[in-house]
Amino acid sequence: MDNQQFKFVIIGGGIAGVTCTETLSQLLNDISDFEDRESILLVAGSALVKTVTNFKQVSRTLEDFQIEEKQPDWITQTCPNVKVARTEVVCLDSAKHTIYTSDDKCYRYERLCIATGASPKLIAEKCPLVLGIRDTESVSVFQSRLSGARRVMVVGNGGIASELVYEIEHCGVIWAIKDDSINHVFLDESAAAFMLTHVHERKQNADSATPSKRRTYTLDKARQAAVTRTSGSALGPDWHSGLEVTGAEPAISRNVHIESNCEVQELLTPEGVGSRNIVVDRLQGEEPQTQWPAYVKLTNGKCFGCDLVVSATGVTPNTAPFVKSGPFKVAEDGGLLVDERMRTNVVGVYAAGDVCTVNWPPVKHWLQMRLWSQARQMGHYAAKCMLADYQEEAIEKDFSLETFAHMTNFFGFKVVLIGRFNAQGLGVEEYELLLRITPGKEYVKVVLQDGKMVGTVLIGETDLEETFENLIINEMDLTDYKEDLLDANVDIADYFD
Ligand SMILES: Cc1cc2nc3c(=O)[nH]c(=O)nc-3n(C[C@H](O)[C@H](O)[C@H](O)COP(=O)(O)OP(=O)(O)OC[C@H]3O[C@@H](n4cnc5c(N)ncnc54)[C@H](O)[C@@H]3O)c2cc1C
Ligand SMILES: NC(=O)C1=CN([C@@H]2O[C@H](COP(=O)(O)OP(=O)(O)OC[C@H]3O[C@@H](n4cnc5c(N)ncnc54)[C@H](OP(=O)(O)O)[C@@H]3O)[C@@H](O)[C@H]2O)C=CC1
Repeated sequence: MDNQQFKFVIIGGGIAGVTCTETLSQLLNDISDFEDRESILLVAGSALVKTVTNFKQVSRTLEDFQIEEKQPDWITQTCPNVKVARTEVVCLDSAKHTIYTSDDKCYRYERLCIATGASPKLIAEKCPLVLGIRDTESVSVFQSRLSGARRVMVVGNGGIASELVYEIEHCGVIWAIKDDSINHVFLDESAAAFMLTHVHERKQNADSATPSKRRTYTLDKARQAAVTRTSGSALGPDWHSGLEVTGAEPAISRNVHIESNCEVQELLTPEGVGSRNIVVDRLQGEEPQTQWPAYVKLTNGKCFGCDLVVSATGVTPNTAPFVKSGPFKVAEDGGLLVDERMRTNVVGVYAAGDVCTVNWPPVKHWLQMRLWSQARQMGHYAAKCMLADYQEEAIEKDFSLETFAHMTNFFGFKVVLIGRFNAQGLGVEEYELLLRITPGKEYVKVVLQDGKMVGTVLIGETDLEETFENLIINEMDLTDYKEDLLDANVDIADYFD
């Protein structure tokens, strides 16, 4: 068995792993007396790797970039001090500082960064009618199954479910959510109420929409068929743009039915429904005798038929090869716990992106969410930490990890979330909310704690993100300005200039 040695090994060809690799490569190049520059190995289990292009800092914390998928060897061209192993890590011997791969090779490392991402956490594993969405392959399967479907059940109330429900056309959609209101992961009840009518509206034509500042995702369709052993890297922003997300009912433009406060109790076959005399609920206009390949019994007592179920119910970090062979501390959500220098509890092993869970003292304006931007920021910071530890130097935490900032799009609206946008971690007595809502146009929410802004939700073209971001970061006392803060007649940017 080969036993090559590298100073730095990074596992994972997603945005966290690739950013970590590129940053390390750059940092080593910048050190004129570094004796062994050719000492970075990227182990990429997927056929394609992700890279960030056209990166722009929109404001102090909001970023704008595009994502491209490339062949792993591309990185050796742009970063000549990097070697790439296109294989999957199956085991780690932390005592020997060695990883073992599926092609019977092993590699020794001095510092290792695990950036293996996460996989969909499905409501039912191994059920062919239940699909998850993560990578290009899973999207292809979903598209082809949807093309023959009359009705799909979408389960989950976060990012993927919200995007899918808005995108699916020519197919009935039943959206089963655990909560009172839609998109609970990102929006509170008032913001969800603002969005609700737009769930049922016809999707805006992407071509006619205002050009958006948000980051975009470029999918090389010619490479979609690439075969991978491990699941590929997670899709990213605008993954659905340009993709056909249409079912088999041309007569239906949009038909979304929401079932709230429920979970899936049981998945049933037509035979199961018949033999147990289960009463099947019908949607308006549905023929009494309609037969479905699957039936879903919900905890609210209702039972609906559908052609397929999309389980958009969150992710589980990909830690299996490591936790089975090393004494890793793992968080409740399954992520590898990392300290403020992105170190796991195992000597010489770091983690970044979706695979890790931060174990930091609370940061006033920041919280972890498994997002593209945080995967990039953590990959970048992990590289700096690995090198700083190697050189026994101190390092400051990245500014980007001090203030949460997310720019996305839901139900046709630009959505900007900054700081503790939903007062996360604050007791009900501890904060005050200011709201300005113009139905169909904009929704502005400010979270104040002790007179200072600690978070904001901005929906629509509000143009307030930069000003509010500054007010959050600068921790300005706004007690005397509260009345004017959301007054549409006050030019707030000018006010605080
Ligand atoms: C459908 C969808 C839409 C999304 N939309 C958005 C959005 O709009 N905005 C946003 O901010 N975020 C979005 N996200 C989340 C975002 O894509 C992820 O948070 C981010 O991509 C995580 O990056 P990562 O590098 O940590 O993990 P991943 O992208 O999952 O990459 C992990 C890599 O590790 C490899 N790997 C795994 N195990 C091994 C192994 N044993 N050996 C070798 N390699 C291995 C995998 O093949 C993969 O290439 C979306 C996610 C999905 C699924
Ligand atoms: N525009 C964006 O920013 C997007 C971001 N993403 C990211 O991609 C990742 C995957 O997305 P997604 O799968 O939507 O994950 P999310 O974490 O966004 O949402 C998962 C949702 O499923 C719910 N849920 C969990 N288990 C069950 C269950 N057994 N039955 C019913 N509901 C359940 C969760 O509720 P609870 O929270 O109560 O557990 C939550 O509402 C996330 O990290 C997400 O942030 C994805 C798409 C778009």
